[in-house]
Amino acid sequence: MAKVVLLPGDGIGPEILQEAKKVIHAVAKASQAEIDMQEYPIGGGAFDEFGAPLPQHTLEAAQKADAVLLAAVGGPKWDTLPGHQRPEKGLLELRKGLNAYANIRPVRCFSSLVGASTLRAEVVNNVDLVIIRELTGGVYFGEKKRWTEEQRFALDTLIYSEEEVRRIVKVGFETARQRRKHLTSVDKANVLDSSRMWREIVEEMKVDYPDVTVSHMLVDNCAMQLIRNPGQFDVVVTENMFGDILSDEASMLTGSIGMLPSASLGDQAGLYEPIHGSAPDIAGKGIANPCGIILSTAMMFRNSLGLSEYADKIEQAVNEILEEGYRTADLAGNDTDPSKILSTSAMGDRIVQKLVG
Ligand SMILES: NC(=O)C1=CN([C@@H]2O[C@H](COP(=O)(O)OP(=O)(O)OC[C@H]3O[C@@H](n4cnc5c(N)ncnc54)[C@H](O)[C@@H]3O)[C@@H](O)[C@H]2O)C=CC1
Ligand SMILES: CC(C)CC(=O)C(=O)O
Ligand SMILES: [Mg+2]
Repeated sequence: MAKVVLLPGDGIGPEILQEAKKVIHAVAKASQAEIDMQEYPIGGGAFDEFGAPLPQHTLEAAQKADAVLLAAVGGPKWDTLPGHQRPEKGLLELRKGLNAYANIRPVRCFSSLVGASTLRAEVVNNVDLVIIRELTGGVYFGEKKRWTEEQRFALDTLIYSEEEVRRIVKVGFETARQRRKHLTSVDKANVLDSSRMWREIVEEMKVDYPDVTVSHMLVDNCAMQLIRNPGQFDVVVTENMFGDILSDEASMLTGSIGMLPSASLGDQAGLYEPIHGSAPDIAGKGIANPCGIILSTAMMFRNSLGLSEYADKIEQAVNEILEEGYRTADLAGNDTDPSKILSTSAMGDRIVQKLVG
């Protein structure tokens, strides 16, 4: 029996998780796999109910699971809480608690969505890259401090150990080896010491991967190159905050941030989440795009549950629904047939019908 822990979280989280559950039920039925799904609290709602954004029982259940599927956390209601009580802190603690250091964010533009991007079709056509983001170190986890002398001061620390860099760069090389064999390591080595160490380590490791070509790129240039010529990228490996920012940017190559899935892997249960947040501006309206979490569910079946065949089928079902012209509001344009603009649940239902049909 596979154990899957579901974490709905805040904002649009519960709405999109509902659609992922439909997909899991459909796969369980079709494959006859026994999948035990249990929901636990995380984020702002968990803080309201249990006084902590990551209650102990949620962390323990996640650590015992085969896979964890998280929707999103956060929202304006909790924005004035001190840092250690904020919903986002619960997510950071979960990633750390699972040692989920390798965040894999595939960025693929479905051919039917080429026209949905804000960029010209010839720029986004055939975009197929992967961002490998270090997820449990860097400035999100370094020492923090606030103090006041004559004015206010705030400190965040960006620290990486050699071991943390080596293990994520290894994931970058191994991933590139299975793809088009080009690795772009993104840093800010013209300014940051942590980036200079990162670059040294990539240079040392590349001798073990003679089949992979490596280039180094400064993060500001990378932000520009992603828009100028995204086709040049195969695998991008980078530190935590750079990967966070670049992946939101890269999502627009695919039409919407609502399309991008992720897998966070380490030595425990895999953690699967769409790359977007809790989208408070559209929460409760039933219009959120569930494709990011559904494609994350596909990654879960492939990486943690040994059901690759069904991962392929889920991705195929999403592709076919988009090919048929169905869109959630974030993907719709002037040329979209209004009768094909679907709610969150109608999009989930269409994908499931395609999957089982
Ligand atoms: N993994 C997580 O749980 C994350 C949580 N957050 C939290 O989410 C909250 C909102 O943050 P924002 O900066 O607004 O980022 P966001 O990703 O939630 O939303 C940015 C924009 O994208 C749209 N959007 C996001 N997901 C969508 C979807 N599935 N379908 C259609 N449109 C979608 C939103 O409506 C919004 O206009 C904050 O509290 C933030 O800390 C932010 C990023 C990641
Ligand atoms: C802690 C999260 C809110 C950071 C984030 O934006 C992400 O992981 O995409
Ligand atoms: Mg982010």
